[in-house]
Amino acid sequence: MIPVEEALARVLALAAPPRPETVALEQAAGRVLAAPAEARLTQPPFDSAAMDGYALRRADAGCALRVIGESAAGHPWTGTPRPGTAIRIFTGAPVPAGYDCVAMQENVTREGDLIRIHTPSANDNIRPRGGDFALGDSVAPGRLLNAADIGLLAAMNLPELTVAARPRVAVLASGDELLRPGETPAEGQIISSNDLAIAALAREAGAEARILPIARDTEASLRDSFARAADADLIVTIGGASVGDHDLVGKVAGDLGMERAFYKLAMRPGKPLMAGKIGNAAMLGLPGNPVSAIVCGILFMQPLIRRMQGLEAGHTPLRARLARPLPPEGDRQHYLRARLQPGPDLPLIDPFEDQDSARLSLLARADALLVRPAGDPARDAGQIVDYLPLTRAH
Ligand SMILES: Nc1nc2c(c(=O)[nH]1)N[C@H]1C(S)=C(S)[C@@H](COP(=O)(O)OP(=O)(O)OC[C@H]3O[C@@H](n4cnc5c(N)ncnc54)[C@H](O)[C@@H]3O)O[C@H]1N2
Ligand code: MOO
Repeated sequence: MIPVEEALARVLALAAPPRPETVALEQAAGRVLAAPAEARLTQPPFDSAAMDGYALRRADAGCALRVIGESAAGHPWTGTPRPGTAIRIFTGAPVPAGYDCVAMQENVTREGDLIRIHTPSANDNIRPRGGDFALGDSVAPGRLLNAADIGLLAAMNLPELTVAARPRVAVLASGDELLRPGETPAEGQIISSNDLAIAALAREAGAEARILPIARDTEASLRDSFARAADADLIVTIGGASVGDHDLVGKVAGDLGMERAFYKLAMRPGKPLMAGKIGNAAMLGLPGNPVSAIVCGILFMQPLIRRMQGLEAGHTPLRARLARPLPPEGDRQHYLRARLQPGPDLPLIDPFEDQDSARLSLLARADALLVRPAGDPARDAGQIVDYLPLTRAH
């Protein structure tokens, strides 16, 4: 059994470099930029009014000024500037050359064509040309694009971007007991939940996930399923990873030429995790117990998918205080399903009494995984521990 950190390093080493593809800017939110994006213009492209009011020369601010023209957004004034004059101007309009400040209209009285500034302001209310960005400025690759990035890249006049292709993930559940949601289980059968949960986690991390038909517990069925996954960047199997007579995933993957990065790690839940490469695809063999599969999905599969897109990967633990005492830990790093509540300084973390790795209902109620290192001694309530937050849609 290797430690969790070593296992994660080996899993991340399976990531091939990101494959670049071009997408329309409108489709690029949530994607990872794969090449520098360079501004094709300067923003603002001209000195621009920040307020509705009058453009004037600061030196003239004490005098009555004659309004000799108008500059509106999209309709610049093209006349000749003269001392003692002002230009009616609106937010976003070019400030004509020869004028060096904009007085807000609330600070001005106007009679006919004559204005007077009754409340002088220190601010010139002009956004200088290039104040936001300049032609050739660039956004660096490796960035997960959010809504603000999309706005910036649109303003940079970039209708298309080079982003990392979404990793293609094939999710393969196996087990003679498994049916699809909606089917009626006979004696001894259950519904396959893991493949749906794992595909959801994969998509959350940016992958294009495909759920394969459930494989039976035979070598032929598993081989057939692996063949269907041939075009995937990552094959994620679920179940059949342990030591039972029907746990065939490792054997079949081995027969298909899998280069194993490791099998089994000092982690609870998730001990029988397997990782490696089959052909050009990375492979993760997740354990079948539903909580084990999801915890391994969060700790290993999601970071791998992020790394395949060129993102920094891994989890930074946060700190909380124990809400209850805990007994000494065993020889595996333990990820306990827990609830968080507000505390006086740090949040309080309360692990569930029952940590059965088959109980999805508890995982669904948890909002954190409390991380206890292997061999951690008994802990008192109030002691500081590490945890990983579990993401919530809301
Ligand atoms: N003698 C030992 N037995 C077990 C060990 C061990 O070290 N020695 N390890 C235990 C641990 S830890 C885990 S985790 C499980 C992992 O087992 P497998 O990966 O071989 O998974 P299965 O046996 O196929 O299934 C386990 C359990 O999960 C259910 N399952 C499987 N796939 C799905 C699915 N897609 N959706 C919902 N539920 C699923 C399956 O019905 C079983 O109940 O092994 C322990 N045993
Ligand atoms: O470690 Mo297994 O993954 O008990 O559930």
